[in-house]
This record gives sequence, structure tokens and C-alpha cells, in this order.
Amino acid sequence: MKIDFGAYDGATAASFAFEDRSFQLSGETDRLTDVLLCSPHYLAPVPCCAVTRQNLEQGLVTQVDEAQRQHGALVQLLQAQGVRCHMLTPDPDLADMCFTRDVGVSTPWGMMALNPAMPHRQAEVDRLTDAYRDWGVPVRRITSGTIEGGDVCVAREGLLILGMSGERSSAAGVEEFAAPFRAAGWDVLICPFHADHLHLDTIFCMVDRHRAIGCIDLLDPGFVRALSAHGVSLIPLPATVAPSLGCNILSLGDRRIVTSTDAIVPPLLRQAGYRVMEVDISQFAACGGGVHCLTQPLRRVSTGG
Ligand SMILES: NC(=O)NCCC[C@H](N)C(=O)O
Repeated sequence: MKIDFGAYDGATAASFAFEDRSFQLSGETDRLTDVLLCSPHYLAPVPCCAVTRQNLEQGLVTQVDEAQRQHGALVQLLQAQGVRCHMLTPDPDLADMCFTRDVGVSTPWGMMALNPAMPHRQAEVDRLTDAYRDWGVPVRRITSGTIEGGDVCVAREGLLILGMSGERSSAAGVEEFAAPFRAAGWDVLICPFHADHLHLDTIFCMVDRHRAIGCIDLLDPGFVRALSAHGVSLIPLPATVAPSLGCNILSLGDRRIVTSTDAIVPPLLRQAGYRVMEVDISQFAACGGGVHCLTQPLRRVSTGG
């Protein structure tokens, strides 16, 4: 039976025949087939993270038209790469709703709605679960502590990585999220980091099953050792790329990576043999989020690489 699922039509949800509602993924760098986004129609700077606060002090005013243009270009790039883009309807009361990454995560056992620490982001989860209910997508919800998707990295089959600054993701939230993974025998690495960096995905992202990029000076040394012990090598980045969201990349699988336009990260990744596609996300970076934050992968398929 076909169900209707919101697909991109420029700004709002539209009808799209979707035959399989079993969203799941087991690895952050497997081939991306479906992703959830939300137009930045109501994007506004909220002084809830260090980057936005600093930009506001310097007079930041968000340009929504330009944000929509940049977001549209990201969607077009994803579609051109064969990724189905599904859209949440933006809500005028939810200024950060375009950062879909933070409110839900696809797991090997289906969709998990998260529990953001920031009060102004909590209603985003209700919009997400409403949409999943309308689309017939089963979803479970985190109920204890707080956890935001920028701190979740389903690295590869058998390895879950979670960031925990204590401000956005708490020990209780992290443990509730990790429980089914631990029960299934996955290794779980927890990376503590300073809350100024907001989420783990601003300082660490996987680029394939055995390689990651990371701001080496901002990562916990114990975490870096544990990565190495799990066979994950790190391409070290300078700490300066964190606030510009240069480390916040999206793997499409098959050695394809979407990055922001940046002088450091794209050349490093190309040199390492990846196909890099750059997009201008300056309007979002000013509000604390990059390419990874703007995308909630729904399904990835393993290609065995
Ligand atoms: N994963 C991410 O790092 N998401 C960016 C969220 C930015 C938003 N202004 C926030 O502070 O929640």
C-alpha cells in the first residue's frame, strides 16, 4: 500500500507516494536514500548557542530570502545525487526548526524522536511526531534526560558515538538512547566536550566507516584513543573550523561528501580521495548550524564498502 509522505515542493510539505515507511539506518556513511529537511521560512537568530550569541553581538540580522535560496540549493544538490528530500512544514513559532538533525534520529530499529534541552526547540519534536503519525511512520520518543541529534553519530554497524556536553545532551538522555544499541551488542563511545561547541557534530563527523574528521584540540583525548582502538582514523582539523561549521559535513555514501564552502575542509577531503560538493550555508552557520545540522537522514542502505 502506498502512503503519502511529505516531499520537497520548494517550501512546504506536499504529497509524495512513498512505498516503504520502514526508515532505518545502521551507519552514518552508508548510501543516503531519504532525508528530512525543513525550509528556513521562519529562521531567526536565537541567542541559545555561543556562535549565534557572538554573531548577534556583532549585529547579525538573518536574511530569510537568502537562507531559502541556500536551502533550496542544498535540496537541489541532494536530489541531483539521488536522495529523496522530504519536508516538514515550517512553523512561525519555531525559529530553529530547519535544523532537523537535532530532533530525530533514524536507528537500526526505526525512528527515535529526541528530547532537546532548549525549551524553544521542544515543540519541534511534536511537529516531527505529528508528521510521522500523519505519514504512518512508527516513532519512539526519548522520555528521560535530554538528547539532541547533533550529539548522535550512528557511526557504523556495531559502533555508536554520542557527544555529551551536559548542556544539550545529558547522561540520562544519552543512556536512554544508547540502551537498545547496548542491548544489541554495539560498542558505545561517549565523547565529553565543552558546551561552547554546542553539539559533537560541530567538532567531529564520520566520512566513511573507518575515517572521521575532527577538531583534534577540542576532542577529549580518551575519546580519540578509543576511536583509534576501534579502527577509526582521524583527519585532524584546526579548532578554527568549528565556529564556521566547516567540520559539520554530510556523507552521502560512496565517498561523496557535502560540505560548506570552506578553505580548509574540502581540499583536505579531496586530497584524501573523497568527492566533495560544496554549498553556501552562511545564513545557517551564523545561527550555529551547518550541512549536517540541516539534514535528518531517514534511510541509508549499506553497500558493503
Ligand atoms: N546539530 C547542530 O549543531 N545543530 C545546530 C543548531 C543550532 C541552533 N541555533 C541551536 O542552538 O539549537
